[in-house]
Amino acid sequence: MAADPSRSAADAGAAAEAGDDRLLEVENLQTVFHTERETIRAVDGVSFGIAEGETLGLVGESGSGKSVTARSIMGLVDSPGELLPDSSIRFDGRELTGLSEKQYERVRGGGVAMVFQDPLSTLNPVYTVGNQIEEALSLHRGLSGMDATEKAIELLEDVGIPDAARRVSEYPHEFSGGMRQRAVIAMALACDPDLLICDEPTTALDVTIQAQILELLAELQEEHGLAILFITHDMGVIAEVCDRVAVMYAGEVVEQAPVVELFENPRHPYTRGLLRSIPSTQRGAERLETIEGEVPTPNAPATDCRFAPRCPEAFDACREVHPEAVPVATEGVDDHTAACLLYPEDEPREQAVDRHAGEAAQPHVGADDAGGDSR
Ligand SMILES: Nc1ncnc2c1ncn2[C@@H]1O[C@H](COP(=O)(O)OP(=O)(O)OP(=O)(O)O)[C@@H](O)[C@H]1O
Ligand code: NI
Repeated sequence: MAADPSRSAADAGAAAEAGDDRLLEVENLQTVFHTERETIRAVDGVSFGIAEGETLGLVGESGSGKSVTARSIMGLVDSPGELLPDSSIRFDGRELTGLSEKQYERVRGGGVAMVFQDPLSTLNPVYTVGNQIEEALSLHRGLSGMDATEKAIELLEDVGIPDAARRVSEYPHEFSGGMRQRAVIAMALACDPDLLICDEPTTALDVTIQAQILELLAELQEEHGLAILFITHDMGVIAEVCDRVAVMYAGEVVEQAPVVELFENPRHPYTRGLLRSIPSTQRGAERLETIEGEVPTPNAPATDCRFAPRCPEAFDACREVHPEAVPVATEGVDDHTAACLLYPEDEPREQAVDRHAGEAAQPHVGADDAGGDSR
């Protein structure tokens, strides 16, 4: 597909759908939490896809909605949270939204597994590591007795735990942090998943162990053909593990691109800010740049660019028009989009703004909105 920046966002969507080999397809995901005072729009219209065997990185500052996105896919949003009706999550061609808890359990035990930041939140302290893996094997593969134990040992070996035959009967507290996370990964593999969701799996670990776990994930991915959704706020980790990247800000995906393209040609001012804040050994002692300000917690549908208050390139329209994802590809790259009024770059600014505002050119500001709370 040629990269033609004059195409509309809708065309780009249709093109993406044409290559319909996506294992996971998230479309217009909206996950809200009802509190007494307000409705928090934690995930607000997020769309992305992951192909078989692919790693998609989901990156953004704290509070941008990464974990809620992951939990939504896993069917783990409980009240006061809910997915709004337009949301769609298709896995292996099957719509997951609206499944019963029982049906979802089967999805979690089969196709999709998740690894969290803190292995102790997954492991039960009163059972041996082996018991817990065997439990998963019994539930999801119908193995029991010696078969389950043997398989559990094999899985522990697969994830690089030395002396697995002995360690299978140890308790989680007898494992180091890195070994615990390996055990959790073994538990996830017990379900023989096609998609592994990793939510900051290495954030709590020291740098050496972190590198080992990332390496392990890459090996397992190759062996098992796993697709991975990798959540982190660390652009350095993104560079190491991902094929494609989606950048989240305040509940929205603001930029999406293949990883090399994103690093070489970041288009959204927020992505540029994140990239400037990567610690680099070359820059050593230099002060790390951070983006000033905080991620807002959205409580109403967006009528503006949520990043505008922190954006060095914001202009008047950014406070009045909600940006849509538009193609921003460079030559030879056809799946790079950014939701920013600066684009398409080759259009006169007014025309670009109109495009984001929609053909109907609704009055985004003025009398109608005077009473509304747009933030
Ligand atoms: N159970 C809940 N009730 C109310 N609000 C929630 C709930 N869970 C999450 N939120 C809100 O949703 C927003 C997104 O949270 P989320 O945990 O997805 O962020 P994140 O990008 O994963 O951040 P971090 O990098 O800190 O993990 C936050 O404003 C958070 O306060
Ligand atoms: Ni999180």
